Amino acid sequence: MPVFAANLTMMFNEWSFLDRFDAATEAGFTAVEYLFPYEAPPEVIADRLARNNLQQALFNLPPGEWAAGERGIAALPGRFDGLKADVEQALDYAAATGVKRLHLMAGLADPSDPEAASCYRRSVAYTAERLADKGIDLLLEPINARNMPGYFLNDFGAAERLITELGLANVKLQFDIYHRQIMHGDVAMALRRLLPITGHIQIASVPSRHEPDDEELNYPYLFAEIDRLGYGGFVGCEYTPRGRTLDGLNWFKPFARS
Ligand SMILES: O=C(O)C(=O)[C@H](O)CO
Ligand SMILES: [Mg+2]
Repeated sequence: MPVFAANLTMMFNEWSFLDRFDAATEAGFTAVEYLFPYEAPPEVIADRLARNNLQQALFNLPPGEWAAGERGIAALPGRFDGLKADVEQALDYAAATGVKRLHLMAGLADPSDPEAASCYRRSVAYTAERLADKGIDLLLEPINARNMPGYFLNDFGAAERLITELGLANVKLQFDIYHRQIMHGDVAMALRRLLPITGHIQIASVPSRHEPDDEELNYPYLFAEIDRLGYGGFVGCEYTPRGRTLDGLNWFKPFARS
């Protein structure tokens, strides 16, 4: 049975960020993920996790100036010193939360630009090495161009090639099924092929990015396939509820902690 992580950036928005940990637990989740923890002190987040007996499945390393439109800095020339500081900040939060995987966003850059490609490779290799010291996986996530125009890592093949070429045991794919379907389709076959290099899975309906219970993907089939393949990681629920979060959790009832 997949272990689902509530994405607290997108779900449970009826509560303040810190209260979302309690609300997700009440709803039966045993794990959480979110984009960024950095506005709350690490010990405060650690306390919310501990008091709810929740596992921290994933969060992102700092993404640069998000409010100014940045979506990561790993592929941006001249930002390597900033990236090094970001890695240390993320590691402080990792130590407090016990998270075992972090997502590094690439940034907005032309994937065919050799300078961007070389910056990205250097950033990924450096970050992977720092995280390996702490037993943490580094995740790379291809993101579709409709949601994030101009994003550097916009192709599953490019992610697979880099992961394979680097050959670093802790660099893995963040397989967001929503992005996969929009970018390439062929979800089940891709899961079968890429599972050995996959460190985290995320889900949402396509095309609306709502609950995984409608629209063009057959999630009950995909959940069974993920189990059949022996996936032992988390499945992040990275979707915007159609209405109130709790009203949209019927799909989750068979998997909820009682
Ligand atoms: O956008 C997504 O799908 C993600 O998982 C990210 O973490 C991007 O911020
Ligand atoms: Mg995602």
